[in-house]
Amino acid sequence: MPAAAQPSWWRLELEPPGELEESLLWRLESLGVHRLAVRFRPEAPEQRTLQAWLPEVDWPEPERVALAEALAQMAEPFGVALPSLRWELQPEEDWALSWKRHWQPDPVGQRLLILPAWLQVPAEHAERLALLIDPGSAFGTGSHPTTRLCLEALEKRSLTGSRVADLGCGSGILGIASLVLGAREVLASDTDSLAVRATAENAALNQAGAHLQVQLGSADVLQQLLAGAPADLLLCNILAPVLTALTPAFSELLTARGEGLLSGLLVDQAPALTAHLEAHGWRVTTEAEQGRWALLAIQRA
Ligand SMILES: C[S@@+](CC[C@H](N)C(=O)[O-])C[C@H]1O[C@@H](n2cnc3c(N)ncnc32)[C@H](O)[C@@H]1O
Repeated sequence: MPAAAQPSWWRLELEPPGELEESLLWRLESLGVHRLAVRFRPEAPEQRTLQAWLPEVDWPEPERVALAEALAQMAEPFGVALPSLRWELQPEEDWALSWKRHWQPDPVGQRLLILPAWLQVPAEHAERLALLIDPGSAFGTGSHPTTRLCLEALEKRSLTGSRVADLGCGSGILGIASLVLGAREVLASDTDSLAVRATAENAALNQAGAHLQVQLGSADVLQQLLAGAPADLLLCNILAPVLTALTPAFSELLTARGEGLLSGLLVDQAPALTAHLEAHGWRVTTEAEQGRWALLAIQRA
């Protein structure tokens, strides 16, 4: 009997602009492309190549053209053009290795380490608190500046025993970090079902499933999960227009002395969002900026 033909793979490569990298990973995942990696040399971490592997049989030319169009559309609101996509057909290989080997342990701030789920904590990072994440499963691998801003802000706070609400949880990375840093409980929601699944899976990877509840939906669902006992800390890393729309809900989600950490906004969007939050009774501090991105901290005025 002849041996079955080995399936071939399309390898897609592009050099993502920094502000697009995480969103491209998320968009590719939502289009059904799950084998993703970001490659860079340790000595030049800013020169990055995003790679994706797609089964040839599932991705004929019209599908690949449609995928390129969807990615270009996603780039438009960021005001940056999508860089050219390179497609290369490659024979079957141990693709599990070819995508996984590019993910490396990623230290964040002073105390945290984002660790792809299949790796061990390297000796040089043994003192750090590991967050096990299955990268590519949803937004929140830690490569985006806004996720890092939130993680750095979290590790500066005293979270012991606190209750945390994670609105737009993506991969669940912020809620999981809160638990690792001492929070008692995390309630999370996201409007994307892939994110809900990723958060539950990543929580289980970190043996945190018993302390983290996640459901599909937005602020109203999160409020139900809080069951009449608002959170000490609200985490919300979504784009500025969404933060603006969600502002009226924040007071329902937080205790009177609670604090919110809001990211996902660009530095030049901060003044308008700050004015909007102040008009809703919040005292606002710009806690940190990284490149074009900002993090606001809010408390009741
Ligand atoms: C930028 S990602 C942040 C993910 C993760 N929290 C992090 O910091 O890396 C934003 C997430 O918010 C979700 N989202 C967008 N609009 C939302 C809304 N109105 N309510 C709840 N989640 C929303 C998206 O599906 C996405 O997973």
